Amino acid sequence: MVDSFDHIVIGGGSAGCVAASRLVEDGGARVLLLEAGHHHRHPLLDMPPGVFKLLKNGSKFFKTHQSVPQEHLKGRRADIPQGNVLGGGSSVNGQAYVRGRPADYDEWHEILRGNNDAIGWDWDQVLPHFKRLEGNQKFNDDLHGADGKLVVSDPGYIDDMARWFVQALQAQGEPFNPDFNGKTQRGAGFFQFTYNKGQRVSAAYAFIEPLMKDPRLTLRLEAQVQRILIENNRAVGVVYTDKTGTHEVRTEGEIVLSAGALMTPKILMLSGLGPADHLAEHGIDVVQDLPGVGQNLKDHPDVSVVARANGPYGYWKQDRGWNMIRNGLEFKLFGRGRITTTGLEAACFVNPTDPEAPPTHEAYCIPVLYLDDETLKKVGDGYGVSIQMVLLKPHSVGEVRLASANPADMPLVNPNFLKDPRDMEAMRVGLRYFHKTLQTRPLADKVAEIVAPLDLSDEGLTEHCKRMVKTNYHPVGTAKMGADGDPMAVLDARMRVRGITGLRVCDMSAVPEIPAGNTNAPAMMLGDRCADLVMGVL
Ligand SMILES: Cc1cc2nc3c(=O)[nH]c(=O)nc-3n(C[C@H](O)[C@H](O)[C@H](O)COP(=O)(O)OP(=O)(O)OC[C@H]3O[C@@H](n4cnc5c(N)ncnc54)[C@H](O)[C@@H]3O)c2cc1C
Repeated sequence: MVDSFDHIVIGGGSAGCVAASRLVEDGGARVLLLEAGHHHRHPLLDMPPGVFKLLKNGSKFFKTHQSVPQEHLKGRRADIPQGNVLGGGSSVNGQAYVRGRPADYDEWHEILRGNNDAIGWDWDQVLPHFKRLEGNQKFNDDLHGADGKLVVSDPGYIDDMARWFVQALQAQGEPFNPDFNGKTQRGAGFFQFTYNKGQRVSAAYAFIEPLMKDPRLTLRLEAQVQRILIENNRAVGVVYTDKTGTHEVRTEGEIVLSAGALMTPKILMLSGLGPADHLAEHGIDVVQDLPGVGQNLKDHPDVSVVARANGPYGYWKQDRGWNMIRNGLEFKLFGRGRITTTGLEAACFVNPTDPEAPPTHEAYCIPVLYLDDETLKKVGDGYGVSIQMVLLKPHSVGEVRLASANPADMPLVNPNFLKDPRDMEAMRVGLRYFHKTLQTRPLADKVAEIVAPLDLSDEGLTEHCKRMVKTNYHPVGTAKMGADGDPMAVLDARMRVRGITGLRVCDMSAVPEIPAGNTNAPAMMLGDRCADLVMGVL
């Protein structure tokens, strides 16, 4: 076994797996990848809908953060599950392949202007990285790659409810969009997914599995990094624990921190890199005062409009009894059917107040009654359809703080959902819009009654949001890249921790602003760029 390493990657998630694999394959480096979670091979992770069973029932493959009480959600704590498995979020997510829109990256570029040796982050600079990773089964053009390891494909099955949803939005005036990663984001259509013939394509499967026997990659699972060792302002190693005890490992190369937007700031702070006053509260010696660590947390809030169906449509009971056996057999024998889809085939990106302006809301069609257990008990389970609506550019900003100096303690996460009144207003606007979708044919013909929200007054919708808003699982921004002169910038534009050599952050903590879309593909793009930066080719 290799016992000295050129580089150490902390966290084998969406970004970390890409970075580690490219450093090995293209850089020829000996890399140690330390992942706190478990092995990624499990039947319920592999099959697209399986993960929802794990999410509902709890599983070792998730580490669930309970936020601090949310002031604007009636003091509720919001559960924020994150992947606790090789592949990170990409091993447990809904697999929708969405990059956001070019303006997201142009916005980053503007924010990052002013660094001396800045690299560009605008769309033209990031697109080649998306394309290099992408193995699209349908598109091969200026905007898509077909040869990458990340297989991206159409849903293997589309439920009728999903088609009716798309048609209802078209009747509401939205264009059909054949590709949300194409020329325009606007419209209704069907997602593409990171799966291949009913088999999840996570960062673990796509990028790490092919290297499992490569002696240059050393993978340690269930290895919990506690802190980074810094000597004379240089990152020189890490301390981690596993079943056998506590270990110290050193490198003369670089350390790439990819523990995700909620854990990366914790590891930075435990290493003495963070807001000096907060570190002092916990008796941690300050190595570098970085007030931005843990700040700037953004996440996409979501909430649903829910209706009961007037017939046996959608996915209710498809995972039980005879249905389950039939679906399982169809998948095993012919490789098709409901098991080849996550169940969220249809989606839309819309701007309810100004259809021609950039979309403000993304929504998924979920062909079941998607409600919390308590409400479901009240209204009674059955066939249904839910439109889960996501605010693409929330204004509310939260933070991640340390609960203590003990690495075993979870950090305190405060997403501050709906703190900014503009977010609450956008939620109300969206809820009214999608309420109408459910009353628009052909969807309207299949709806027996809308069960939530019922009161469309400002007060009624505010109440609905306070009870129901949750994370769409996209926390970002807690160790942001920023321009020289921004006191809250944790990283420079080359993803280097300011004031420290040999240490980069490579995950969704690094982004200065939340993208207007799902975050798995952007995380992988960051991994690809970070590898180029470490190798000195960018
Ligand atoms: C339930 C769910 C559904 C989602 N659905 C979608 C979707 O459909 N489409 C989409 O685009 N995005 C989706 N996302 C979001 C997307 O998957 C994430 O934004 C993305 O995976 C984040 O990548 P990352 O590299 O920043 O962090 P992660 O992938 O979270 O990687 C961080 C890794 O670091 C490890 N780690 C943490 N602490 C330590 C430590 N101390 N030591 C060592 N390792 C550590 C973790 O175990 C994890 O593997 C979803 C996320 C979730 C949770």
